[in-house]
Amino acid sequence: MAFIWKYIKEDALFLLIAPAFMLLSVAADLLQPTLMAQIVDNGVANGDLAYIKERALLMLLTTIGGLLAGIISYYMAARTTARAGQRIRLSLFSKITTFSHKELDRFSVPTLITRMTNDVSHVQSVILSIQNTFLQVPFLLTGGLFMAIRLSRQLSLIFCIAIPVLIAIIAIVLVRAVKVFPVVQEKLDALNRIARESILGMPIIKGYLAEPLEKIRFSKANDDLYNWQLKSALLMILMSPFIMMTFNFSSVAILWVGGYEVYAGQLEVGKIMAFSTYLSQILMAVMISSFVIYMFSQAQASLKRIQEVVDTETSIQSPASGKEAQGYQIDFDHVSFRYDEEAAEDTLRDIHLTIRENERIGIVGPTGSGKSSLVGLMLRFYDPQEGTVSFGGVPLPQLDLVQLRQAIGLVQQDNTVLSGSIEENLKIANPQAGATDMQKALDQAMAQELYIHREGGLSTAIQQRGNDLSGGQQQRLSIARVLLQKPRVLILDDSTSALDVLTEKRFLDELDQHKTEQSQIIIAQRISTLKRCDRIIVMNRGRIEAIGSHEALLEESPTYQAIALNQSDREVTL
Ligand SMILES: Nc1ncnc2c1ncn2[C@@H]1O[C@H](COP(=O)(O)OP(=O)(O)OP(=O)(O)O)[C@@H](O)[C@H]1O
Repeated sequence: MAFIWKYIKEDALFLLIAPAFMLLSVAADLLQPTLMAQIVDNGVANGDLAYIKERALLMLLTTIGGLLAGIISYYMAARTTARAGQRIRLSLFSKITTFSHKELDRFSVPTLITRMTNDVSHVQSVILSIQNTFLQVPFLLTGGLFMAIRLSRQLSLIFCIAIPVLIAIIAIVLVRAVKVFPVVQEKLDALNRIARESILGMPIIKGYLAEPLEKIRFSKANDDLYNWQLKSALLMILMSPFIMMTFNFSSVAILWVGGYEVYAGQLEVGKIMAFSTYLSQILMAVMISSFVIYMFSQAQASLKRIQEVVDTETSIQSPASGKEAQGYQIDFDHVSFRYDEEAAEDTLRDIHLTIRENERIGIVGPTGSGKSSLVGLMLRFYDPQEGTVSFGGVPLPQLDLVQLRQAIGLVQQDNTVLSGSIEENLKIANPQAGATDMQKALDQAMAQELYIHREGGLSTAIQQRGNDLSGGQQQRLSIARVLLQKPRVLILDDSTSALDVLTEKRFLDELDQHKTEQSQIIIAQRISTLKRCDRIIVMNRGRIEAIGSHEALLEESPTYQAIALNQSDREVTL
């Protein structure tokens, strides 16, 4: 509750107004049976038409008053609930933006999305029903019991049995429900994960005619979710008939005992009618509370999942007062790294390396050999378990993260193009960039066609994930973006692979012009690209197998020889 309070305390005034009006609405409801009993017992029994009219008018006015109070109360509650949802989602999103790759790996994207949407909805339902209905319960219960006891003490003894029976039913169901709800949310995460993978990978799935297999994978997760949702719904479904049964038995008991009392002349018929209405109001209050408690245990699971994200501190923190980097040389001092602390093998093993300022370094190696992981450590996406990575002579944990990430520009393998315009995509790297800067960056990245001959120019819209651009266009747009950042160290992680050889050559010629003021690290498989590097690092199974120039490696490194040999018959002399 303390956690929810954080998100609703700003609406404290509305939190007071909503129950106040709800109290008025409940009072109107509670008055109705007594007015009705008075009409029957005093008005109808004595044939007093004026009395009946006066009471009926009072009933009408209390009904209208109750209705208006109810509407105001519901509006206030809905407003507070919507605001709470808005704040929780923002707080989750803000926290996620601080996460390092480690936390993103740990939670994974689908569960973060479920937590931001479905789990927040569960919490909102509870906030709404607490204000709207749950707070009615004490008023309805105490008010109903008070009015009922006033009508007949003897009949009220029925509540001594009915209420404990109802509480027992609700307790049994809730104990079970608390175990089921977290599993339902996990199953929903799993389904989201598969749906996301399948939809994003649809071109590949279609290409391999794998739709039936994907359908089976999706159906399995879908069935699993269905089974658990059914289990959770069954609990509620089972609870309702038992509550109704208790209600019906109580009604019969009232009519039976009440009938004897009327027969003995100790009770009027109108009072029995009123008592029955109070009984339904009291039992309704118990039912409402059971429903809200049921929802609460569901929301409890969601709340835990939300709180887990909000309370997670990122493992990569910028120091409070970071040291100033002296230049932009990068040093790896006997660095070993693994993604999973428990993993048997290191992803990178004993990396000892210096990348001097203005060097152009090529990195090559078999797939999965650790090339991307190596550059990921330079940007401090992760901290290594052993050894130190330094930038400008400062170990990365002592360096301001903003300074580090402004100084290093990375274009990754999977180009991240966002929906919006070309301009919006470019400005992510440099919000101050003008049209001329952007055009120049696009020209340098050989991506002129993205704005020239296009009606919208730089404002041309791009679809979600750059779906209306070819792979090569996406790569060049990503390269143009990083060029706008004007980084001291430019890292291209296999990001020229979708360019044709000629375009790549022209792009590398462009890069040559910055060689005096920028280090360039190029992960590539093409020998024609690697040849143009001052030194080439050959990675194999997480280790640096060899470092040297193209010519030296052709002499010394069997892995490099194999890569070169494999390409020699396809290589164009450029
Ligand atoms: N986020 C991650 N969590 C866990 N393991 C990872 C993660 N990223 C990469 N790995 C693993 O680390 C190893 C090295 O991966 P990395 O991407 O660095 O290789 P690479 O040489 O760049 O491969 P490729 O040429 O295919 O891109 C692989 O076994 C990979 O499965």
